[in-house]
Amino acid sequence: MSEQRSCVIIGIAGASASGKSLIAQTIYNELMAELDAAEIGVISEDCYYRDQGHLTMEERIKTNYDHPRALDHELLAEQLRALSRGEAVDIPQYSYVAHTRTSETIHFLPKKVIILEGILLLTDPLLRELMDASIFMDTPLDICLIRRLQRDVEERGRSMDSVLQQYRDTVRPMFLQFIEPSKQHADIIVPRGGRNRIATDMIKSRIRHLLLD
Ligand SMILES: Nc1ncnc2c1ncn2[C@@H]1O[C@H](COP(=O)(O)OP(=O)(O)O)[C@@H](O)[C@H]1O
Ligand SMILES: O=c1ccn([C@@H]2O[C@H](COP(=O)(O)O)[C@@H](O)[C@H]2O)c(=O)[nH]1
Repeated sequence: MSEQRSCVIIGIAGASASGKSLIAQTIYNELMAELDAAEIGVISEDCYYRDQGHLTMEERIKTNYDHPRALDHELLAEQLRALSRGEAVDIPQYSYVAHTRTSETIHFLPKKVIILEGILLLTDPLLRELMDASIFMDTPLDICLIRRLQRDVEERGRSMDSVLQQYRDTVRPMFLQFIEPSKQHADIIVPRGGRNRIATDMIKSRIRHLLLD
């Protein structure tokens, strides 16, 4: 039997650079205008990459970041349950440059609406159980690769060669093995990426409806 929930949790999954953060941020910004700003928040699955402080940089670079074992989904599920019970949590912070957690955490207060976004969220039954609605961003992989290449070089301190090698070695194979099949668990499949206006409005309507339940 599932626990009683005091907040609405929406899960957004899909390939890396498929537009998960963009749509999550858009929904957040637009609903913030209706709800109190303190009543809605976004949590990224990336915060739950495992700490790799005990590994050398050479070893960290070899980690497969697109396999479910790279993420501490147990901690994520535990923190979501705590938030649902009305308790605050300390969310770990992750550095894509150092490939490990930072020493900081973010103190996150309970909200009425939590938008959760991340590549592997729908692969995990523990997490699916906690979601009130699930979304899969179905952006073509070639578009995702172009966007990831640009973003990782500009924002995540990466070289073009390292992004392309990682894409061939792990990102694409893990997408095909884990992420793409997890689409079957989504309630809504969003084509074309983070600027799909009709999909964004539908998700907002669903959230409003869930808030009235
Ligand atoms: N529909 C779109 N058109 C143009 N650029 C986009 C679109 N969706 C996302 N982007 C850009 O692509 C990059 C990856 O998007 P992001 O939302 O961060 O993906 P994800 O969170 O799925 O990894 C970002 O730089 C973002 O601004
Ligand atoms: O140290 C790291 C941690 C993660 N990654 C890559 O990040 C993406 C997931 O983040 P998105 O924001 O959804 O793109 C995943 O594909 C990992 O490969 C990394 O490169 N290094």
